[in-house]
Amino acid sequence: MHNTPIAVSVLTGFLGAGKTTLLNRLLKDPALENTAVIINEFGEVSVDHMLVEQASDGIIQLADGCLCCTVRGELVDTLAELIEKSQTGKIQPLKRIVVETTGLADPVPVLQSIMGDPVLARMLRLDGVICVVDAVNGAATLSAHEQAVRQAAVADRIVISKAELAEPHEEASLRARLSVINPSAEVLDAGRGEAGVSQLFECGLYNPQTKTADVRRWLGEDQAHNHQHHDHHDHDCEGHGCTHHHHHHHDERVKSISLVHDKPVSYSTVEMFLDLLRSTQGEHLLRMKGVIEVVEDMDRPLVIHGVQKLLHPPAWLPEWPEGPRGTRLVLIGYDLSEDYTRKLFSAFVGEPMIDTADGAALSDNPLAIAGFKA
Ligand SMILES: Nc1nc2c(ncn2[C@@H]2O[C@H](COP(=O)(O)OP(=O)(O)OP(=O)(O)O)[C@@H](O)[C@H]2O)c(=O)[nH]1
Repeated sequence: MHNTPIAVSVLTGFLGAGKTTLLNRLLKDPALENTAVIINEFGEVSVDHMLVEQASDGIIQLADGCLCCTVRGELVDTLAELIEKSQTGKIQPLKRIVVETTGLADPVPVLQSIMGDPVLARMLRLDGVICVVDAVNGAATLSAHEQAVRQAAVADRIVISKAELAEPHEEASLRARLSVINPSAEVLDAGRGEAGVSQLFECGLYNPQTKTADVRRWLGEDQAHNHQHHDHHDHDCEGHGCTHHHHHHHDERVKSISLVHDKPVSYSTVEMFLDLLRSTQGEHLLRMKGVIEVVEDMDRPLVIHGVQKLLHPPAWLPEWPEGPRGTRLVLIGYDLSEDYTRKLFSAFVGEPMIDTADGAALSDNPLAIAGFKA
């Protein structure tokens, strides 16, 4: 039996941001048939209004034909149960699962559940993370809650809700702030009809419909390029009572680092670099994605996708897409040491910076890195 992996989208966003409203609208699109929704409820959050009645197996058929269930134990168990039922014909065959996290949740453990389980990793492919940010309360929420910043930081797409209720300058300054927290995410306005199925889904690397991979889009390189001249505190809020003395403590702890090297590297170099990076900075790595040109197989890119210390089993794309080759990694971190990470990368790819040991010395003794602060 050929099992095409089921696409998984994670829908996150703070309490009341508008996740369920967005999802209800999306589920009306026929393109989302054969989708199951998992609502990741925790005790303190009221049961979602979608769950009007409780079925014995916890799976509810919604009016539009989609399935809905809540996480009763571990998310991994709920995912495994859904896959099993889909494969054995107990429920309709699933093409997609949307996991709606609770507003208070850190999305990183949710991503770990999807990517980290060796069996699930073969059955599922993480399509993308969608984060809803409320235009009215978003800025205050980002300032008050670390989880809200982490939710925006790991997203592939950010959806602004309630923009029609916000002053235009509020939305503009929120957008400027989001582009610093997450320079590579595409930001879409739900009210302007920008947040439809085609914009929010299939943001993964490989699109099974077109059978092509779009590395630039996956890595958000166009977005990041557009934002690179933004200065952290210099967003346009003059004349609106903004003092420029923002206390964006949580924002400042998020960092998106892009590592580029234009020559192929050996597989063992890649392994050692990733091992060291994960063992020293793993706690601080929210998400890592990228492609690598490996000396041993230069016809295909090696795909790297990870969350914290966890790396999705390395995968190869069938061939290089158009455009530049080499290594392109995007790391999103929380309290990640940029200096250390860049030095480690330079040492391994053979471009040691001044006062930095080379890769061989580092693999013997990682503490040999100048300025080591892990
Ligand atoms: N005006 C306006 N209201 C919205 C919009 N999106 C959501 N809302 C309202 O905001 C409230 C919260 O929306 P939900 O979709 O329940 O938010 P949620 O993120 O699922 O909330 P939790 O599950 O509690 O975390 C509801 O009253 C919605 O009707 C929007 O774009 N514009």
